[in-house]
Amino acid sequence: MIRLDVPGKPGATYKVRVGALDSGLAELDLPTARPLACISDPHIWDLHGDKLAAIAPVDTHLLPRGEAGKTWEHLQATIAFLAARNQQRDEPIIAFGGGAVGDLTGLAAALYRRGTPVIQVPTTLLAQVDSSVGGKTAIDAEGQKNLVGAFHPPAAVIADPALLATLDEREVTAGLAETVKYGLIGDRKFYDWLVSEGGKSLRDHNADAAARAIATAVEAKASYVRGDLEDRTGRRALLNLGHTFGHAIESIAGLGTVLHGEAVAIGMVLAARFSEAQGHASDIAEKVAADFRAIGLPTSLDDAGLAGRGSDLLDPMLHDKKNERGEIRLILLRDIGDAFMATDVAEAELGGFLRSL
Ligand SMILES: NC(=O)c1ccc[n+]([C@@H]2O[C@H](COP(=O)([O-])OP(=O)(O)OC[C@H]3O[C@@H](n4cnc5c(N)ncnc54)[C@H](O)[C@@H]3O)[C@@H](O)[C@H]2O)c1
Ligand SMILES: O=C(O)C(=O)C[C@@H](O)[C@H](O)[C@H](O)COP(=O)(O)O
Ligand SMILES: [Zn+2]
Repeated sequence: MIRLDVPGKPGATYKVRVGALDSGLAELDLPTARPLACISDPHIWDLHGDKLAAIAPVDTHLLPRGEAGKTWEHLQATIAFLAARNQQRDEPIIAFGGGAVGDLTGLAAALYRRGTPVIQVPTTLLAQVDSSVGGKTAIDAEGQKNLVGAFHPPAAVIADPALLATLDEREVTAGLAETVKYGLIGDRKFYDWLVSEGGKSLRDHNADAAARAIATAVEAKASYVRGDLEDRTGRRALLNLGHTFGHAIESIAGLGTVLHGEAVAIGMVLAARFSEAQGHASDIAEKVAADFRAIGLPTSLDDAGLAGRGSDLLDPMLHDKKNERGEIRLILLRDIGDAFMATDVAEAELGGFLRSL
């Protein structure tokens, strides 16, 4: 079992445990008076629900799979489920699934009775390396990714790499993108490992490689979140590398069509290319694209079925949450392992770059 304590609400930390589900849950002081509320999706519940139910009795509400669950309608249905069982304010809700289940459940938990604990039990690589930790919760609205949300750190995170054995290749790819993001932002050694042997091991469902990747990513995420839980100072914003382009890709394709991780992979390559175009970096974009291709990640709009649609990205990019006072802000790279926030990016230059794609 890998044990990490991650900064949560001011002055508090929560447990992140990477290891067997039963041992991880045994480290939490779960109430036993009645079954716990659990939010999941039908696929993950069919595959692994019995394992959770054998450890902790649960009363489960199912969301549709993937991005389709991150809507007002399902937020309302989830809150109706909690209200109907008279969920108490101190009773934890279990989010059992990928990032979509985690984001929706986290938001429902933040709102229900003004805040109730959520235990994240992530079941995808993406959710284990990234979304279950850090307390960002959201639904999509008005066609925009994560438009409505709250910061609500989990009460605990239990990530069991054994659950990843049933993930299909496309979902592993999406998770690999958010994993390699940590290397590109600030850890060259992790990047080199992932694009050489690590990425292939993760694709082969190697549990030791998964545990190493999850622990490294979670430690890195904790270091960006520490002191900037609500994404205000620019430190945490580095975790958004590839996301301004990526969220725009998800939006123009139709939310749920291109997976978040796929869009972020392409977004990171575009961020590397734009970093060069802006004179911040040299000779990284082709290397990043080649490294990504070698581990099966998409690298271009063409790969997402969006060839020739570069200019369409500008409008959604102008709606990104990082933009302030009318200024466009992007996470760019000086080098592999050296990300920074570029402020006051000229719209005309960004537009020209997008048109050239
Ligand atoms: N809050 C954050 O910090 C944060 C970070 C990154 C991503 N996100 C969000 O997370 C979402 C993407 O998450 P995701 O990639 O986990 O996708 P997802 O939650 O949509 O799940 C992907 C699919 O995998 C299936 N699945 C889940 N676990 C499985 C398993 N063990 N075996 C087989 N199939 C399984 C699900 O049924 C689903 O169809 C996006 O909405 C993204 O915006 C949030
Ligand atoms: O935790 C963070 O901070 C991140 O930016 C992690 C991202 O991987 C994640 O996709 C996040 O939900 C994006 O947030 P947003 O603020 O751009 O909606
Ligand atoms: Zn992301």
